[in-house]
Amino acid sequence: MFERVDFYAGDPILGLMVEYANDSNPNKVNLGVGVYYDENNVLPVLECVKTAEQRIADPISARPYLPMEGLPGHRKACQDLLFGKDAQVLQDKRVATIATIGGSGALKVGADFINAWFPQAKCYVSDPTWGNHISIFEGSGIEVGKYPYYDKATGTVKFDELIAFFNTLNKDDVVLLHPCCHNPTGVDLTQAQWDELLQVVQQRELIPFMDIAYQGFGEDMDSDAYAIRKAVDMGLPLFVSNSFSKNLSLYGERVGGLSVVCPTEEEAERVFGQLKFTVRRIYSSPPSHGGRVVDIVMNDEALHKQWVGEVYGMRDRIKAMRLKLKSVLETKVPGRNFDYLTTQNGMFSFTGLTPEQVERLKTEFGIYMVSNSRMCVAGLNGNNIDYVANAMAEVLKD
Ligand SMILES: Cc1[nH+]cc(COP(=O)(O)O)c(/C=N/[C@@H](CC(=O)O)C(=O)O)c1O
Repeated sequence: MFERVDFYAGDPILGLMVEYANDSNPNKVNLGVGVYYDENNVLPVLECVKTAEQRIADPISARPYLPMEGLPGHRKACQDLLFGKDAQVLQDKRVATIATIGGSGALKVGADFINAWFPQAKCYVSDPTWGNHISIFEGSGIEVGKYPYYDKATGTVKFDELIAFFNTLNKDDVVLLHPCCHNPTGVDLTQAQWDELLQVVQQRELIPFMDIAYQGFGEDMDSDAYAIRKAVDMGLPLFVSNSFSKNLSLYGERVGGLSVVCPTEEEAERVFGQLKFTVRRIYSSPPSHGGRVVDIVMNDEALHKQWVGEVYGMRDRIKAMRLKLKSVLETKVPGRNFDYLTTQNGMFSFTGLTPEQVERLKTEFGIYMVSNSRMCVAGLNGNNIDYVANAMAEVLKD
């Protein structure tokens, strides 16, 4: 009966977590999955989250179904973070926002909505991009193409090629964009490049879909949302998927959001209703616990302030690891340019190691990176950084 079903080859990122967990090497280092570990290699529970959890636990309360769109406070948290508190677009009620099962759930609901209401649309993702972007949109029945993005030779964006490619696209084609902290390259557009790119998006009447999963890990909460707010200022229709997995360290609680910026309040009402219907027919409603944590942390002024400080602490530790690794590698591998480690932004660094070198790091040293050479810098700390640098220097001799 099910012999027709293919065996699942596994996920290039999540599969690494299993391999790492089963690796008995006492020196193993996890630089694979995009998860933030602190200086003691521990996945942190943020202080602001601990306070929220205490409020949820005492007194313990019932767990009714949430509305399809999630808690109002969770949705407000997404809107304030993405568009800015009291932003005019929010006052005009032109943004339809739902709470979702992580950023992944937001992408899925958005893709199903687009396939339902823009059935001719193709979706174009950066080359390279987070692999699940392609799987999610193809899973929704949308044809996925790639736009030129990362220039391996220079470690920068192929911006002229990117602009030229966007000028060949058709009305209502979707372009999936990373507003900051590009996954997997860490290479971001400048604000001037965003201005130019969004002009082309407007001229070609494309649908920008911005996936922001690392807000606060780049520069700061507002700068990291520059592309989002610029698109709003230009009056563009806009999809935004956001994730609280990383910046609230709530990976397993599956908390995120999907926002759709519409030209009018009436159109936002229409979209909001269809987003709810799309949720209903995929998973009915989002989980309550994570939504309550988001609501409490983001809407309590003191906790929100504490949260921002904790995110910037994670950001700054990652930046410190970038600087340290760069300086150590420069001494161990003279003549090779490691500037990418400090010009790239956010949690990931695209090291440029060959698949064979990445494999050697894993098999000989127990160091796990994604096969495309993406390294999660947040897995580095003072105890393992010299070991990682020595191992990288060793495999780079090939
Ligand atoms: C760009 C991007 N968007 C969305 C997500 C999904 O986030 P969530 O809210 O947990 O559903 C991730 C997760 N990325 C890391 C983990 C993964 O692959 O699922 C990663 O790239 O390692 C992203 O890197």
